[in-house]
Amino acid sequence: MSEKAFQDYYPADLSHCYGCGNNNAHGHQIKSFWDGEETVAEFNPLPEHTAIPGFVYGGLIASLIDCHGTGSASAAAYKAAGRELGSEPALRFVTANLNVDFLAPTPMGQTLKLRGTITECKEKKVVVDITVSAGETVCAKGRVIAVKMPASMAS
Ligand SMILES: CCCCCCCCCCCCCC(=O)SCCNC(=O)CCNC(=O)[C@H](O)C(C)(C)COP(=O)(O)OP(=O)(O)OC[C@H]1O[C@@H](n2cnc3c(N)ncnc32)[C@H](O)[C@@H]1OP(=O)(O)O
Repeated sequence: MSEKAFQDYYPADLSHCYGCGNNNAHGHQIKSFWDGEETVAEFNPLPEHTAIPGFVYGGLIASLIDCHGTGSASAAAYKAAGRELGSEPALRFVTANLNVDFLAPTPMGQTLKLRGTITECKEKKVVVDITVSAGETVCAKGRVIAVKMPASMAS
């Protein structure tokens, strides 16, 4: 994909997140995009993301859902407001609640595909439902309740 990801519009001072920050060299640097009305991201787990040999660590999967969810929430809020992604004032969302169901073992060595649906989009709260698939198998599904970032979290 050649277009800019949602996370590429995050301001530099909010790009340190372990899951999605462009400025975190040790993080996952997840990249999310629109695909019609849904949002998508891909991730290739590394050997250090192993749970049991051959299978992906659940905490990584939760982290991917988390950051694809908050990115999707910001993008949905901009879309609902009819605004360009990244325009000021920034519409910043953080995770209020993260819920994950692990449906099937997630194999190492395959690209994981995340697909998000915007289930609810209000001015202060966005709910995103996400699936994580390896090939044809949906290995996990999750829900992110994202809420406008409180002023206390801004630097
Ligand atoms: C593109 C450019 C954009 C830039 C984006 C950069 C972003 C970078 C992000 C990087 C990624 C970072 C990712 C990370 O890792 S963020 C790090 C992890 N998250 C946090 O640290 C957040 C800590 N928590 C808080 O600050 C507050 O509790 C928040 C802000 C979350 C809520 O505060 P507050 O309680 O005052 O909110 P409200 O009372 O006005 O409620 C508002 C609505 O929310 C609903 N609710 C609230 N809590 C919960 C809950 N636990 N479960 C379910 N729902 C909840 C509530 O019912 C209400 O809904 P409704 O009644 O309206 O339906």
